[in-house]
Amino acid sequence: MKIAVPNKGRVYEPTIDLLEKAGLHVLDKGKRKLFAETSDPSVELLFARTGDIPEYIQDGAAEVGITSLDFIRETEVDVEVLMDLEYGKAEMVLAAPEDSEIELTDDITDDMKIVTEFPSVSSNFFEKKGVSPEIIEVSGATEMTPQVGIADAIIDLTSTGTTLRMNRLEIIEKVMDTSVHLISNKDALEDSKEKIFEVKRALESVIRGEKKKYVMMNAPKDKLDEIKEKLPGLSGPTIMRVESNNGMKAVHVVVDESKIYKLINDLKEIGAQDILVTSIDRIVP
Ligand SMILES: Nc1ncnc2c1ncn2[C@@H]1O[C@H](COP(=O)(O)OP(=O)(O)OP(=O)(O)O)[C@@H](O)[C@H]1O
Ligand SMILES: O=P(O)(O)OC[C@H]1O[C@H](OP(=O)(O)OP(=O)(O)O)[C@H](O)[C@@H]1O
Ligand SMILES: [Mg+2]
Repeated sequence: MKIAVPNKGRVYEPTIDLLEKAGLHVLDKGKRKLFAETSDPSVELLFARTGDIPEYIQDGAAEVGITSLDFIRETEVDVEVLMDLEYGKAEMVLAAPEDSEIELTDDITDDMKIVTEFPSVSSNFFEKKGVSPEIIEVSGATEMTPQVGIADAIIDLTSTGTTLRMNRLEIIEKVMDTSVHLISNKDALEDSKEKIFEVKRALESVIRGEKKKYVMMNAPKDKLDEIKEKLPGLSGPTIMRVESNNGMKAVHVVVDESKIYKLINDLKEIGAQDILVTSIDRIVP
């Protein structure tokens, strides 16, 4: 089975990271290679431009692909979107010069020019708004086009907002949220269902693991109930004997990474000792 993955750009490294963590080690990942083997002899990687991957999957060049939702929507492909991989997060926005008359999407008129790398998503956006400005496609540096007078507004991706600010542009409206997704060819989903779901399960387990921490501590026996009340746990805490200290129990639990900060303080206050927090590579329920 082939998985199409980005060959460069900002989602290349996190994608390779994810595959590695999922146990699909990439063998001989020399630059500028089209294919790479993985530690699973039945899985091969096909490196392609992030924006080309949706079409590769639709046409069956690879059974499974990892690419961003913006390109999946832009190419309007007929593929199965299997899961949100939750990285490469950004917003696609309509933005206009800070000093322009455009304050709302309603201020956009048919005689205006919109520059974007996403003409199809942009047309659909304006169609829903009942307006049809001229859409001009570029392949990068969208944010500078209003300054050179070829755009009244732009539709582009942003995450930190730095590029928009640097070019004195303000967000008028969000067009869509985007992040990297796992997609598959529709026929392949029937023919190689098992294998595709095996890959999906592996990736899912990494994403699940990233949201959790494994916490270990020693707890005085008489504080156990109080401590247990603080611990949600994946399936309740595991309590073990501490050989060297009869008055203590070892408590192990999996908790939400977002709750760690407060939890550690609470546990300490109740009397837990020797608290260890470690990350989790994968969770397979
Ligand atoms: N500012 C951003 N923050 C987060 N994710 C982003 C941002 N800009 C783009 N992305 C995501 O990364 C994807 C690919 O972007 P990127 O520009 O790095 O790759 P590329 O376009 O394939 O490479 P290149 O920059 O060489 O054209 C986009 O489709 C988008 O989903
Ligand atoms: O909100 P910000 O954090 O400033 O990010 C926004 C910028 O990031 C992307 O470009 P990228 O860095 O991928 O460069 P590229 O245009 O060369 O692809 C996007 O096209 C914006 O220009
Ligand atoms: Mg780019």
